[in-house]
Amino acid sequence: MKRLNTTSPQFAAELKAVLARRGEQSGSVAEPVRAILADVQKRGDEALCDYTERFDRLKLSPAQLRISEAEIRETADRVAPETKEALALAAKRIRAFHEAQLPGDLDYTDEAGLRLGMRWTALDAAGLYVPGGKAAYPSSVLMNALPAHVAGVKRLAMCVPTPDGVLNPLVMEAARLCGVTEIYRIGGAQAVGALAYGTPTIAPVDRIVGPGNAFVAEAKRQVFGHVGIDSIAGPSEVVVVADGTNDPRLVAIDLLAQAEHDEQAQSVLITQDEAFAEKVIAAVEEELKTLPRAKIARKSWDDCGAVVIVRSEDEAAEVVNEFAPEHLEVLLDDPRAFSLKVRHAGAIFMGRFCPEAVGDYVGGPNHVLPTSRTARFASGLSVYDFLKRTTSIETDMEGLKKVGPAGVILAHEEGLDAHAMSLSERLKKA
Ligand SMILES: NC(=O)c1ccc[n+]([C@@H]2O[C@H](COP(=O)([O-])OP(=O)(O)OC[C@H]3O[C@@H](n4cnc5c(N)ncnc54)[C@H](O)[C@@H]3O)[C@@H](O)[C@H]2O)c1
Ligand SMILES: N[C@H](CO)Cc1c[nH]c[nH+]1
Ligand SMILES: [Zn+2]
Repeated sequence: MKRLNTTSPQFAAELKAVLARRGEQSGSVAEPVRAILADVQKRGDEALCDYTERFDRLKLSPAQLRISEAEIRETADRVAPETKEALALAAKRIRAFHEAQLPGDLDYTDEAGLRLGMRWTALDAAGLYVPGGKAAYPSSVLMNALPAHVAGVKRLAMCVPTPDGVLNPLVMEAARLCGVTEIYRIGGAQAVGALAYGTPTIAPVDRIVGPGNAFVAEAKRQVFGHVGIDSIAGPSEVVVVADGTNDPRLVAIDLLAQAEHDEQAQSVLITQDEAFAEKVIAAVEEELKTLPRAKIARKSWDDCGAVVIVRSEDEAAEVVNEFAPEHLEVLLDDPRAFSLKVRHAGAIFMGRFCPEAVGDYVGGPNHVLPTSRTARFASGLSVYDFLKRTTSIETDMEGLKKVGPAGVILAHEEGLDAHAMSLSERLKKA
C-alpha cells in the first residue's frame, strides 16, 4: 500500500505510478490472450476443452460444454428458500431500475417539412460473461441478464467458468430467474473468443458484456470491432473519500471488500485527516488477520492499495477524477455536494450508510462498471448496451426544395457529382 500526500513535490509522479501499477499487470496478459483467441478461432471446441482443462481443472468433451436445462434446474433446486428470496429481491430492484432506463423513440416533422426519426432496436444476440474463477458471482448473472431481457434481446448466451466442475447453485438459480437457458461452462479469454468468433457448439453473438479478470478484460479489448463489448470491466476498484468522523474499521472493511475480489483489485482511501488515515491502515491490518479471503485481499492491498492525504475536498475531487474509479464511496456530511465535483466514476455511493456492497447486490443500478480509468469515457452496463439506434428521414418535394439546393452545393464542394445529381435531378422535376 502506498502513502501519498498532495503536499509532496513528488505527488504527481507518485500518483502516476499508483495508477500505472495495474496497467502494467493487465499489459502482461496481452500476448497470452492473443494466442488463446487465435487458437479458439482455429481449433474451436477442442481449444475450449483444452483451456478449460488447463485453467479450470475440468476435462470436458465438446458435447459437455453446454450446461443442460436439467442440470440448471436440478442445481438451482438446491438453493435454500431464504436465499432465493434474497435473489428475488435483488432481481426485482435491478429490473425496475433498468426498466426506468428504457429510452423512447424520436419521430417529428421539422420546420422544413422533413419527418425525422430515431428508433431503438434490441440486439439479436448478446454474450453474457459471468466471472467464476476466484469467486462465484450470481449477482453478476442478474446484472448481465436483466438489462438484456428488459431491452428485448432474443438470444442470450452465458459463459461461466466452473472450476473443478463445480456448478454454483445460486448462479444457476439466478440464470433460471432471468430466463437464461443457453449456458456454457467456460471462462476466461477462451470464452470471450468463443462468443466472438463462434465454434461448432457456440454460435457467435453481436455483443459481449460482463466483468472479468485481466484475461477476460484483455480478451474483450482484443475482440472489440469484430463484436461489440460493453466496457473494460476488469479487476474491481474502489476509492473511498472519508472524513475523520467515520469509524476507521468500517472504512477498512469497505476497502477490503473490493480488495478481496482479486489480487489485482485496487482500493484507495482519500482523506484530509492523517491521524484518521493511520487508524484505517491499522484497522486494515487487523481485519486481514481474520478475513477468509485475506490471501487475495492482502496482495491486492499491498500491491495496488493507496492512502492519499489531501488538503481540501476540492483537492480530493481532483484526485478522484484522476483515478476515474469504478466505484466511489463518499463518506462525508454532504456527499451529494461532493459528488457534483466528480467528473469520472463508474458509480457513486453516497453517505455513511451506503457502502459499495449495496450496489454490488441490491441497490438496482448495475454493478458491471468500467475499470482501469475507462470511466473517463465508458459507463456501467445498462439497457443501452443491448440496444442500437436507427435514424430515419422522410420528405416530399416540398421538403426537398427547402434543403436539396444546399445539399447540391456541398456535394459539389466534396467533388461527389452523383451525390449532387441525386438531388438536382429530382429538383428539376419540381
Ligand atoms: N468491473 C466489474 O464490474 C466487476 C464485477 C464483478 C467482478 N469483477 C472482477 O471480475 C474478476 C473475476 O475474476 P476471477 O478470476 O474470479 O474470474 P474470471 O471468470 O474473470 O476468470 C477466471 C478465468 O480466467 C482464466 N484464467 C485463469 N488463469 C489464467 C491464466 N494464467 N491464463 C489464461 N487464463 C486464465 C480461466 O479460464 C478462468 O476460467 C475479479 O477481478 C473481480 O474484481 C469486476
Ligand atoms: N464489486 C464488483 C464490481 O467490481 C461487483 C460484485 C459482485 N459481487 C460482489 N461484488
Ligand atoms: Zn464487489
